[in-house]
Amino acid sequence: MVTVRAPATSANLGSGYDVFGAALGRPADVVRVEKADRTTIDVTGVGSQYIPEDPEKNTVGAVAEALEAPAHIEIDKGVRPASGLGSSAASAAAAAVGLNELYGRGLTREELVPIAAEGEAVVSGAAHADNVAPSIMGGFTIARHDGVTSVDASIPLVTCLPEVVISTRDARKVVPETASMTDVVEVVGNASTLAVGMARDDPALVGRGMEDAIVTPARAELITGYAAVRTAALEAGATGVTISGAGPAIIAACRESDRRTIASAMIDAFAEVDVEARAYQTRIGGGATVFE
Ligand SMILES: Nc1ncnc2c1ncn2[C@@H]1O[C@H](COP(=O)(O)OP(=O)(O)OP(=O)(O)O)[C@@H](O)[C@H]1O
Ligand SMILES: N[C@@H](CCO)C(=O)O
Repeated sequence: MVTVRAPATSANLGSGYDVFGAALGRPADVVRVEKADRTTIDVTGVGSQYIPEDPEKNTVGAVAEALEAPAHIEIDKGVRPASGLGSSAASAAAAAVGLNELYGRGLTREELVPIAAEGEAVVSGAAHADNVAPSIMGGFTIARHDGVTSVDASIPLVTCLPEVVISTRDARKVVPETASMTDVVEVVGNASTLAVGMARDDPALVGRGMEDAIVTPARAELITGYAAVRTAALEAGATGVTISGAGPAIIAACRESDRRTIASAMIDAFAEVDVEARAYQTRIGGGATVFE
């Protein structure tokens, strides 16, 4: 048996739709894999009642299939599903790392990324790798069709998760099909600023680079209170605020000393619009960890 802890992640970071991702210090999924003749799945933990145990419908089933590694897979969910915190990806990432170890497949962490992304295709219809890449490799990641570049940043963060559910599949339906050249030029500038900020571990640059005028405004409409929560976080000292993944979680980059104030401000702003929320005070952290 192999046990793997794989962290929650935040994809997009505003300007890097389907490309940027960051591993979060917390929360995380824990997945145990044991060799078997056919794949079976047990799910416990946060939101487990909403997660299918059918291998055709669970992200880990697609991973076991892609690695030709049938197993009994136990998933202990720490990351709530449909959160914007890479819940489906955390399980897929843990399964990819665990099954690679269990069956001695010898694949590198980077080679496991497209395999874990097959799990994402099961739930959202697209094998986007921007959550599984940081969950497997840790740090800040840039996932392209031809591979992943990663940086060991440790930017302090607050993620605020409201008690509402948005599925990635639905949130992808509102993404505009086209963008103006003005918006594209701006997003290139923002994304480049964010990437340099990660390389320098500079929360001010990362926050500035989170701005996005293409995908985020369309998705913000789906999150009750988004504008007020964003303003509250910025006033409390956040260097940048945007939607985490497909939402509804909202992520703020900041200095460590401001995390507590920002977390309270975000929870209070959601409460003003009658939405309960919880906040994680965290930072960019490491990738999946194996326990024998
Ligand atoms: N192992 C799994 N863990 C979590 N959700 C799963 C899993 N397998 C299948 N699902 C399904 O995937 C959906 C949640 O995935 P979705 O991509 O919508 O949310 P998320 O991973 O939290 O968000 P995001 O990718 O925006 O960060 C739910 O419908 C859930 O039932
Ligand atoms: N890049 C993906 C991440 C969410 O799974 C999206 O925004 O749809």
